[in-house]
Amino acid sequence: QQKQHHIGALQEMDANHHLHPFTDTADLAQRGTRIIERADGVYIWDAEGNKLLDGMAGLWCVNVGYGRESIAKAAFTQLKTLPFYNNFFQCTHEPAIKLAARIADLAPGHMNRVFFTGSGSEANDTNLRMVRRYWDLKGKPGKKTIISRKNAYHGSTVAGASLGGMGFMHQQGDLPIPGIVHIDQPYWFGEGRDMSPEDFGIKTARALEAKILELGEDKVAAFIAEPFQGAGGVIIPPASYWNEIKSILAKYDILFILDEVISGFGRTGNWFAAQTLDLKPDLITIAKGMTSGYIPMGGVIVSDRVADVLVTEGGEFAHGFTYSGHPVAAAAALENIRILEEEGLVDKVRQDTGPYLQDKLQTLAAHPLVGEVRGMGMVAAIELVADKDTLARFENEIGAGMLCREACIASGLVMRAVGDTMIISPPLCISRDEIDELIFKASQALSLTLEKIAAQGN
Ligand SMILES: Cc1ncc(COP(=O)(O)O)c(CNc2cccc(C(=O)O)c2)c1O
Repeated sequence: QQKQHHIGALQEMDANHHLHPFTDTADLAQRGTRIIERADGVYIWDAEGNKLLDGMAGLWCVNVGYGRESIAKAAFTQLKTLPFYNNFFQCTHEPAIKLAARIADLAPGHMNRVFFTGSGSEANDTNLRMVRRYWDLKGKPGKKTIISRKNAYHGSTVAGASLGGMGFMHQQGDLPIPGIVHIDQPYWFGEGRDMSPEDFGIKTARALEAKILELGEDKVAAFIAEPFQGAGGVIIPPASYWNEIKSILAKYDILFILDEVISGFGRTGNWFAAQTLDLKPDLITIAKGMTSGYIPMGGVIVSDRVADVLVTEGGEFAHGFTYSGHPVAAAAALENIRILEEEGLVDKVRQDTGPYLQDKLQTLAAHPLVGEVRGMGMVAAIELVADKDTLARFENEIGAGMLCREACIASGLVMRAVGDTMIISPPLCISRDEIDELIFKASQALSLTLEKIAAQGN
C-alpha cells in the first residue's frame, strides 16, 4: 500500500514536471507513466514489481544486457580519476585515444579514424557538416545535397530529423532543411507486393540513380542509409537492393554514409552491418550498442578517403561538442566492447542465437494475425494484418500495434510497435532458453491481441 502510494506520488511529479521524448504528455498524464526500477541480464522490473523480458534491449541499445558490474566499475574508476576533460585545444585522455583505436581496429579496413559525439543524432549532424566540408576541400562546393529515404530514421536534431524521412517529424518545425531529399524506401511488404521482392529491390535502388540524375551529380554530396530501417519498422531490403545500390555508388562520385546506430556492434552477426552486407561506406554513424546504453555516446567512423582530405588539406575542422570523446563514456565503451569480444557475442549472433531466433520466430508466422515475419541476426519484425489471405492491414483506429504492445506487457514481454509492425531487438547476450521464453510470450500476446480486437467487435 505504501509502495502504491509512493508510485502514485512519483507519477504525479512526472506528470507535473517531466516532458518525455516523442510523447503526448496530456495522454501520458491520463495513463500514468510506468516507472522502471531495475534490470538484470535480459530482464527489467517496474516499480510495481512486474518482471519483463526486454525484447527491445532498452531502445535497441543494451547489447551486452543489463547488470554488467564491470562496466559500472570501469565508469566508477574513471569518474574518480578524471570525470571529465575535453578533447579541444590540443588535449585528450587515454580512454578517448584507446576507444578510437579500438573502433578503428573493429571497423572495415578502409576506415581508421573516429569523431566522437554524445548521441547518434549529433553523429549524423557531424556527417552532414563533414561531407560538405570534404567537397569544399575537393573544389566542388556545389555538391551539398544529401539523398536519404522516406521513413528513414537518422535522429531528432534539425539535421538528424531532416535526414530522416518521417513526415510527422518534418511537420513539426518546418523540416527538412534545404539540401536534403528523400527517395522511396525498399519496404516490399508495405509498398511493393505488386512485384517480386527481387524486382522491387532493384526498382527502389534505381530511385537513387534517378535522383542523382535529376539533381545533377555535381550537386549531390552523399547518400545516407541504414542497413535496414530500424525505427521505420525493421525494413530489411530485398536481397537485390544493396547490390544495385553498390553499383550505382560505383558509377557516381558521391559519398556513402551508412547509419549503424542500431546495426553496429554485433546486431547483424558482425561488428558492423557493412561487413555483413559487404558494403564500403565512407562514413559510419555509431551510438547505442557502442556503450550498450550504459552511458550516452555516439560517433562517426571515417574512411581514409575522407579523413585524408580533412586532415591533410582541411586545417581546423570547426565542429565538435563539449562531450566529444567523454572519458567516462569512453571507459564504459571500452569495457562494453571487451565484453562483446570476450564472450564472443558477435560470433554467437552470427552462428548460434541469431539463426535460432529467426528460426523460432517463423513459428509465429502461422498465427492468424501475422502477415509476415522478417529479420536478420538479432533483429526482427512481425507484421500484424486484419486478413491473413489478402494481407489487408487493420484500420488505424483499431491501433492493433498498441494493443499488441500492451498484450506483450501483460504477457511479461517488451516489444516495440511501429504502427502495426511489432519489433524485436533483444540484448545480444540472450540465451536460447530466453529466446524460447520470448517466442512463447510473443505467441501469448498475439492471441491476447486477437481476443481484444474481437472484443472490440472488429
Ligand atoms: C539509425 C539511427 N540513427 C540515428 C539515431 C539517433 O540516435 P540518438 O537517439 O542517440 O540521437 C537513431 C536512434 N534510434 C531511436 C531513438 C529513439 C527511439 C527509437 C524508436 O525506435 O522508438 C529509435 C537511429 O536508430
